[in-house]
Amino acid sequence: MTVTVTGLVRRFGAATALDGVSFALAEGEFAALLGPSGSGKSTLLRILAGLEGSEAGEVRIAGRSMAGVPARARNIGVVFQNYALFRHMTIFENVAFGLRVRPRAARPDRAETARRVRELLQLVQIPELERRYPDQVSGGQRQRVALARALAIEPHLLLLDEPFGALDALVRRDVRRWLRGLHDRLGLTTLLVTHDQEEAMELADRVAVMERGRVVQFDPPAALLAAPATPFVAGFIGHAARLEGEVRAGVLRFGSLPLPPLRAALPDGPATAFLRPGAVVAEALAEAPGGAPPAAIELLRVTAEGERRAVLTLGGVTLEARLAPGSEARAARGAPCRLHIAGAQVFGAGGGRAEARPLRAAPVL
Ligand SMILES: Nc1ncnc2c1ncn2[C@@H]1O[C@H](COP(=O)(O)OP(=O)(O)OP(=O)(O)O)[C@@H](O)[C@H]1O
Repeated sequence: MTVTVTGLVRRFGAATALDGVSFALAEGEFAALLGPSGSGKSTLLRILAGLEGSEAGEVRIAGRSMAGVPARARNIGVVFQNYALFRHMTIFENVAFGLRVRPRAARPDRAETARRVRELLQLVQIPELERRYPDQVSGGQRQRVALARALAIEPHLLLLDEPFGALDALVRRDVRRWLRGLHDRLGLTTLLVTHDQEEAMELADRVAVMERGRVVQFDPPAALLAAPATPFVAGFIGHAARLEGEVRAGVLRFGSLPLPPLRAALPDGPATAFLRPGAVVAEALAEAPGGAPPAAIELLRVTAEGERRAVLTLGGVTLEARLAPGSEARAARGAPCRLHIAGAQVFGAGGGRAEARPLRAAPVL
């Protein structure tokens, strides 16, 4: 089901929650909304679901304007974090509720309801839990019940607001893979709000980045990393460190910071560089090469993938670096190191963007 949003504006008193949001979802797409707290993600979802109105702009679903169409007539499956299950109802009754709220003409009879509920519980892989109550099942299972309830109306569009918020990391990974599979199997169009970048990048075909009530970039995850449209996106996505520098004759230098210069095709002037953790390499040295050490490892941390990373502070900015193979044995707290940069996203004062590269072919580290 296609979704087209044009110029959506929503104000709460003096605060502008949505400031002219426009974007379109293609049929069958899985998209994520990512943005800082208060950027308008939930408000946008609630307007799409028909739970809230807007001051200006238009929402079209499958080509049809949603102006004046109430929530229950939109045929949208909704799972919001605060849409808790009914605690006094069994899992079966919770899912059946999804069918009972359908418009009268589309409401199945008792036998058909029972058949559909069991089919949905099979679909979300918890058929054995139908007689239990919500607080007798795990958090992951509760999310599956909430999804089954949302899917009961046979929606083509699924709106999810932080649906995995309450789950621990491992269960979360499991449930989200399963959800992506379900989306593909049922041919749904899905829009997911999340705080978790990794989740958005793993699940979504495209990610819409929101900043202060606007969608500032809507691209596939790889494109967000490779070509962020604005400094905000560059800083927000991928945990990049932001450093100020100066471009002269196509070369970016970081003043007195112990970082190598980079080639950057930007006009002369101040520039802001964004360095991702994977793009900086720390080569631990046996001893500082004469005088003060160029940089020193503050601490070492191990990523979820088991990779050791060096953490340093340069000019008040915390930077994370991979360790150069061969120097790993020397890497320790306080060890001096030389820094290499594989590449960086750089924005010039005039708004231009360039991908900066090492001046010399860097040693392959
Ligand atoms: N009912 C409301 N009354 C007043 N202000 C509201 C209301 N709902 C949202 N806002 C404001 O609108 C802005 C956007 O809120 P929204 O909940 O959409 O952001 P969000 O991106 O979903 O945030 P979070 O990630 O924290 O959930 C915020 O400044 C918020 O304070």
